[in-house]
Amino acid sequence: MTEAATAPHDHGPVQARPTAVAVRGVSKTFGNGASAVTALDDVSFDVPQGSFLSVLGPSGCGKSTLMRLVAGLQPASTGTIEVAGGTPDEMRRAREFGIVFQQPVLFDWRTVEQNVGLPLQIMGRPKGEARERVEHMLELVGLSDFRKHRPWQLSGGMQQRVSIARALTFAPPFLLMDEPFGALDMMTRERMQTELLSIWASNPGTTVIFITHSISEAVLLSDRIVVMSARPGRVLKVIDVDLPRPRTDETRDSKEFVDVEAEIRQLIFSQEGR
Ligand SMILES: Nc1ncnc2c1ncn2[C@@H]1O[C@H](COP(=O)(O)OP(=O)(O)OP(=O)(O)O)[C@@H](O)[C@H]1O
Repeated sequence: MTEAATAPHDHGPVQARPTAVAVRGVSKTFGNGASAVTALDDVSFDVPQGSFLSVLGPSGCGKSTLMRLVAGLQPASTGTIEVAGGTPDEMRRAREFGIVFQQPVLFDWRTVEQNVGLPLQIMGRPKGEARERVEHMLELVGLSDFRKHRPWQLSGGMQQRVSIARALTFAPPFLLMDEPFGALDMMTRERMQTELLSIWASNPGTTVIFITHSISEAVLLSDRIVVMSARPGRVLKVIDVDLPRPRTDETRDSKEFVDVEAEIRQLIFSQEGR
C-alpha cells in the first residue's frame, strides 16, 4: 500500500484515448439580478477514458460546482456535459459515479465494513458477493484489521481511505473526488496521494476527476490538468502530464516533475499579474 502498484494505467498517450466526459461551453450562475454569482464561465475540456484528470484552481473558482454539474447533482446554466454518451443526470441514476468529498461522510454508528458495504446494500446486491467485495476493498486500502472499528476511532487519513473504498465498492466507471486530501496534514496527504495511485492502478479503466488547489498534487496524480482562473472560473490552460507511471515519492524529486510544476505556477502567477 505504500508504493504505487506496478500495473499502472498505461494505455498510451491520453490524447489517443476516446473521450469519456465532454464539457462544452459550460457556465453556471447562481441567483439572479444584482445578487447573481457567476461561478463558471464558458468552461470546455475533455476527459479521456480511463485517465486521471485534475481540475486545479484557487478557492472559490467553481471547482466544486463543476464537479456537481458533472455528477448530475445540479444543472449547468448554459453549455453541455456529456458523460459516456449520456447526460450527467442519466449517468447518476445509472450509478456511474463514485464520489469522495473533502470531509469523509461516514456513518458513526456503522462499522468500517458496514460503511464500505453501504452502496451494495442499497443496490440490493447478494450478501455473499457484497461481503467479498467489501473484503477486497478493505484490503486494497489497507484497513482489513479495522473492519470492526467505528469511523470516530480512525485517523483522518484512515477515514478518507474508508470513503475511497466505499466510493469504489460497486466498481463505478467514474470516480469523482472533491479535494479529498484537503483536510489532511502534509505527510498524510503525500502518503494518501501515492496510495490513491496504487488503488487506481488496481481498478483499471476507472476515469478519475480530481479537484484540488495543490499544484504538486495535480502534477503527481494526473494525466491531464485543467488549470482554472479565479472566479468566475475559466479554463486558463489544459496541460497533459507525460511523466512515466507508476509515479512514486521519487517522482516528486525528478526534474520533469519540477518543470511541470514551475510551468503551471508561472501560468497562474502571470494571470494574477505577479
Ligand atoms: N448553491 C450556491 N448558491 C450560491 N452561490 C454558490 C452556490 N454554490 C457555490 N456558489 C458560489 O460559487 C462560487 C464557486 O464556489 P465553489 O464551491 O464551486 O468553488 P471552489 O473552487 O470549489 O472553492 P473551494 O476551493 O473554496 O472549495 C463561490 O463564489 C460560491 O460562493
